[in-house]
Amino acid sequence: MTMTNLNEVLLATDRLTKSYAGAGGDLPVLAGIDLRIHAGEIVALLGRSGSGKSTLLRCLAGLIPPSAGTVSYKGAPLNGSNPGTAMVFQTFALLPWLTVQQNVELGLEARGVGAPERAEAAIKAIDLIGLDGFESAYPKELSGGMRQRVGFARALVVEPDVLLMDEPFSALDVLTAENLRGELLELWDPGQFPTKAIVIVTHNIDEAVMLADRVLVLDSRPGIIKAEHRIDLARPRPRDGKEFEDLAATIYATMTGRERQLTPATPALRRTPANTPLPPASVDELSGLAEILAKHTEPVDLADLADELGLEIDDLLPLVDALELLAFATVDHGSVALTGVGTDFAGADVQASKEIFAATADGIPLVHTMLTSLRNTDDGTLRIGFFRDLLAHHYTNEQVTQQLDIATDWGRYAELYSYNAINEEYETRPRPTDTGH
Ligand SMILES: Nc1ncnc2c1ncn2[C@@H]1O[C@H](COP(=O)(O)OP(=O)(O)OP(=O)(O)O)[C@@H](O)[C@H]1O
Repeated sequence: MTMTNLNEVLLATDRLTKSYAGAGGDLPVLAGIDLRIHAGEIVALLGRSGSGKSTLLRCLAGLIPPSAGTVSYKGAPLNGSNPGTAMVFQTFALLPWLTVQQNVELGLEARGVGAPERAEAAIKAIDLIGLDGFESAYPKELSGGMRQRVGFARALVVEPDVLLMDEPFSALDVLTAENLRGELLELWDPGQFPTKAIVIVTHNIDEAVMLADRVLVLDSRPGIIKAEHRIDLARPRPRDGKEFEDLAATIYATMTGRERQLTPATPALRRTPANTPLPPASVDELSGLAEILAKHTEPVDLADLADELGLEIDDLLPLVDALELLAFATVDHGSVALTGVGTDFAGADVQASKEIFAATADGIPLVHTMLTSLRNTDDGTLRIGFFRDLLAHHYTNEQVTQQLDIATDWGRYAELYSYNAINEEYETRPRPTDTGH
């Protein structure tokens, strides 16, 4: 970080709302976010998949406009892209036909900087980030770690006040990611970074605790900042230190808190397809997780389970949510255990497990709605558009597609209904009672 006034507010959002179009109207992904990014801090944005982290980052960068509210840079509301930020992307986003140096110079070219100054600044950024010697290489000649270094250099060369990073380490192998994180801090801590603040989107809790001064946990439906955790640990922060582990566990608990989602606070809040989205989990994944849980005699700590499976928390939580929704598992104080029916499901052969799954259909709001709608038609068929319209009031188009994909997978598996992709039609089998004599 350069010499800087540590309390200066660089970025601010006021009641920032961002909606995406659904067929039934606009649906807010961010619902009134108030945020301040100060000089001198690293802020991590954490949250489950789909909670709006990338959307918030893009709003801060001015890449997408707010639907309501404002984003400001140094007190001035944005009108287009944010001149005080530069972005590092998960997938590097390099132009393959340009050399390392040409890629790094791109940002300056866009800002109208002349060729000699561009070259000088690019070489400085390339040196800073450990890429010297690679100036004339093409991206395809580089390892993932070196490519992401180019991504860093390209963002840093414009000396943005705030560096915005969207999961910059998640496409890298574990060791490369660890190395790059360490290098980033080695430059940041002594103030060698040509930027005053960093905002990083991540789904990795350890990464957030390792890097950030503040961790903001986002929630969806509505899209709000659900919690803020300050990390006052001195750096470097050893992962096996007690304070590190305690903080990670606290943040973990915030992220896994599911009381609002799956256990309605009052019995009056009936689960509906609108208030209970199906978690993105395939039947194969669910069955696999149930089988693994069946091997444990005691409830399993979710963090340990993620480690055991080599999964990120973001990938594990939807599976656990799904088992809970199906009443195959319960989660208590961050530990998950199979229920009786979950144990039966895990141990059953294919046909029996399909029947167990089908028997839970009433508890799966969207599957239940689809099934009853189909059974209420004369011929047991309905076009997918009917269900799309039904969901469009509560979900964006993308979310509607995802919800129907999951419901199709689950319903097909349980043999409750079939889906014909050619004529885009669901068809249910006759009710068991209708087949009797
Ligand atoms: N251009 C778009 N049009 C419609 N819906 C969108 C669009 N971009 C994102 N969404 C929806 O907005 C929600 C938030 O997406 P976003 O990518 O911001 O979340 P995220 O927390 O970054 O998720 P992930 O960790 O999976 O990247 C998701 O449900 C997504 O489907």
